[in-house]
Amino acid sequence: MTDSRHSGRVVLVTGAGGGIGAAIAEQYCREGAAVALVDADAAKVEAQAEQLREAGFKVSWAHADVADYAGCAQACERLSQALGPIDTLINNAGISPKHNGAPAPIWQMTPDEWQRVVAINLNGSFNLVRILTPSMVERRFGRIVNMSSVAGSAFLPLVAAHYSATKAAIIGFTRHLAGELGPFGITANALAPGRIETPLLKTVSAEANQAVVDDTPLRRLGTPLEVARAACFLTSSESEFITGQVVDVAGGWLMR
Ligand SMILES: NC(=O)C1=CN([C@@H]2O[C@H](COP(=O)(O)OP(=O)(O)OC[C@H]3O[C@@H](n4cnc5c(N)ncnc54)[C@H](O)[C@@H]3O)[C@@H](O)[C@H]2O)C=CC1
Ligand SMILES: CC(C)c1ccc(C(=O)O)c(O)c1O
Repeated sequence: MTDSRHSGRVVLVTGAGGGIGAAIAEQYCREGAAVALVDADAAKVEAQAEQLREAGFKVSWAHADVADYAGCAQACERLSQALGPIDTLINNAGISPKHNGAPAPIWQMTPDEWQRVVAINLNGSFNLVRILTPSMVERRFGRIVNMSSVAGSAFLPLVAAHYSATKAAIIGFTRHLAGELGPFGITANALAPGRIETPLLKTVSAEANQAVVDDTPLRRLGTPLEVARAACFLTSSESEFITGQVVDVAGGWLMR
């Protein structure tokens, strides 16, 4: 779909080098936005940005780890000089690391493993919000989407406690932002994807995926594009009275 409902907008997407983040970046481009792609993997994000630029879209990219506040602040400064003030933030970057090839049982999880997931999945979202909200507040306009997960409010055996805890925290963080920033014309919502076909799935057996499909009313896994469309909707003028919500993109899997 190509339309212009986001023309004039400047959108920053974290984790935009691949998976869901790359699809979100591309969809905003197709909807007319200028897009800043940020990722910890420089080669991936540069390749993704180049592909979009060659297709004629207005993009800029930066290599930054969302857990690194100073690095993100520098990247945002450079990106907003290139594209204009960032009015839409998609906090998508997140990790679900394995421990000896499987989700870490809580009794074996190391404090460093816990801290790393919190640093990226939770503190990373704080960092970008902290850096970008001063100009949103000043301009009395902003749109924020934070990436939670169905794991933020349901038990998923294929992820570990640090992951679920951070995805639950993202929901509380989002609702707080909605309350605090609403008076300044800024909305904040969260997306809670179910199982989406991205590189993360390579670690999951066909049988485990089939079990999810069997439990999903729409009888399939989701695609990155479906998550991207939900992000674009939640930041568009069609949803301007929606804030503080958590929207599942899960085909009805784990309805709660
Ligand atoms: N794939 C799925 O089934 C689901 C994914 N999610 C969430 O969606 C988001 C995206 O997931 P996927 O696209 O599947 O993952 P992915 O692993 O395919 O892509 C994640 C991207 O984030 C980047 N990244 C990782 N750590 C980073 C950091 N510290 N700073 C900046 N960039 C970093 C990676 O380089 C990669 O390009 C995550 O927050 C994940 O928790 C939520 C529910 C389901
Ligand atoms: C382990 C699989 C790929 C996975 C990872 C994360 C989530 C989530 O955050 O919801 C899933 O639903 C998964 O199936």
